[in-house]
Amino acid sequence: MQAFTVEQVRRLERAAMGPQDDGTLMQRAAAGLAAVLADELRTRAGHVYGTHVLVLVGPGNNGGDALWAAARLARRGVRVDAVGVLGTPHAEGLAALRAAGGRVVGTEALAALDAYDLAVDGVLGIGGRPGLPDDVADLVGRLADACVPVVAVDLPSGVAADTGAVPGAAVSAAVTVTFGVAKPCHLLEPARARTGRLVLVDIGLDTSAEEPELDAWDAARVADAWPWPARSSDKYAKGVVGVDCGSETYPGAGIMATYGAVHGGAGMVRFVGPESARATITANLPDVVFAPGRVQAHLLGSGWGERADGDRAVADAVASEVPGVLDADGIGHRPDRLPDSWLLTPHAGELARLLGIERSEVEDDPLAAVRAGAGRTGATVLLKGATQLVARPGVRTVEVAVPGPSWTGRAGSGDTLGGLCAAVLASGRPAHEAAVLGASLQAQTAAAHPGPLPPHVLAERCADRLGAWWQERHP
Ligand SMILES: NC(=O)C1=CN([C@@H]2O[C@H](COP(=O)(O)OP(=O)(O)OC[C@H]3O[C@@H](n4cnc5c(N)ncnc54)[C@H](O)[C@@H]3O)[C@@H](O)[C@H]2O)[C@@H](O)CC1
Ligand SMILES: Nc1ncnc2c1ncn2[C@@H]1O[C@H](COP(=O)(O)OP(=O)(O)O)[C@@H](O)[C@H]1O
Ligand SMILES: [K+]
Repeated sequence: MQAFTVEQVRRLERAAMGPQDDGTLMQRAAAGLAAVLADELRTRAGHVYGTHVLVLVGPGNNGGDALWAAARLARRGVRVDAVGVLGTPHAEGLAALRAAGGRVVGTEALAALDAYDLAVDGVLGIGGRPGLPDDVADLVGRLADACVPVVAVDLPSGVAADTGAVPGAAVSAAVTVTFGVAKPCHLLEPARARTGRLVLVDIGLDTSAEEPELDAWDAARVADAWPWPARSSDKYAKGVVGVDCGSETYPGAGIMATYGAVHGGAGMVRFVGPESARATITANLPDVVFAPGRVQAHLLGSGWGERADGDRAVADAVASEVPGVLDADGIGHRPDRLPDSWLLTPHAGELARLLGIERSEVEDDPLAAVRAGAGRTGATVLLKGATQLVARPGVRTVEVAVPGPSWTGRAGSGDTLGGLCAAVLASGRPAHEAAVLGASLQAQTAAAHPGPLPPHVLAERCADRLGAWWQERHP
């Protein structure tokens, strides 16, 4: 799924509308929205006729969509109450709802909120500034307390459409019905969690001339794109990963990075990290070799801590003209510029350090931060976290890995993720694909095996997951 910014959506809508807005797009949006609302009522209440719906109507076209859709429901026998908030509602939409038998009421005249089967959030759309005034936030909070499910029109009001930030009060929707194309807030946390199920209504926008802001992968695409070995491929065709991770202080990082590379399908893993990790690796992964030799992708940096020769270790690996993954403490030892065949895998704190900004700035606008990371270093950058973003230097579109459960966020998960990415990189895939595939595999595996699994066990499950996909593809 691709997402486009507000500026892009406005351009797309203008192109679809022509010189004069004759309301066609709004009618398409309202028709699609009404169909979803009717489906929701049927699923939740068992029927459409006679149900009771509350519509929150803001001052813009988002409220207009909600009013026109509500008028369609009213004509089907739904009892509709509409409350205007933040200003004067869309005049034609209001007239249409009244003509269809809907009521327009003040907040003081509302029925007990738990009498409503559904609420429609038509407060703010792509014209909204993040946050909600107190009175609207209060009404939204009371609807949540009364367990009334909310269907958001275009986006949950209060979230920042382009960044996914939620700096103040915002709606939490069970379903969001969006028009034409998805917006970044539908794909980026924390707004994504407030979007609920996303339904895309086609209103006839032609996106072919716009480069998407985001390109989000799904499970089927990950399985299709995985570097499956050919019948004839030997260990070198699958690829050799050289792991220089861990330290005397953090031997576990070297072990977990190695687990990731092995279970991500590397043809061979050479471990050149600290002595203290080797006995455990041999005991658990006897296929790992310790002799230096040919490597097709490097993996460096996880668990290094303070490393006196870190600059030299990274410089030597880069000079070998083999691609690599540079993680955690290793990122601080990077040269000024890296080739885009190298993948940096920072979390928000590490990316903030790289950019010389506060962690909160990365968290407030992760999209801008991950792009800046790629621009600054020349490398491909995977920003880890609840949403995993991949940016390439000189490429506008940021890729989004398949998201997973938050169980994954624990010490060591990043080390195994580095190993998974390095395994894909060693097979000859470009760094951005290695990042998306590794991160998506880890997330999807965690989703299929919920629970607080230690990262090395989750790595083993990743191999099972690849096996299951393989069997589906070779029945
Ligand atoms: N432009 C088009 O062709 C289409 C637009 N559509 C709908 O129109 C929406 C965009 O409509 P608008 O551009 O009118 O924008 P909105 O409906 O999002 O709201 C804009 C209005 O809200 C006010 N406002 C914004 N943030 C506020 C805040 N935090 N507190 C108080 N007031 C605030 C603004 O001053 C402005 O009056 C889309 O999200 C979509 O729902 C759809 O009908 C499809 C077609
Ligand atoms: N809320 C979350 N939901 C899903 N995955 C998460 C979440 N938080 C972190 N992760 C994932 O967990 C891993 C943590 O990596 P990192 O922070 O580098 O940990 P460490 O350095 O201790 O291994 C990354 O793969 C990250 O994307
Ligand atoms: K809305």
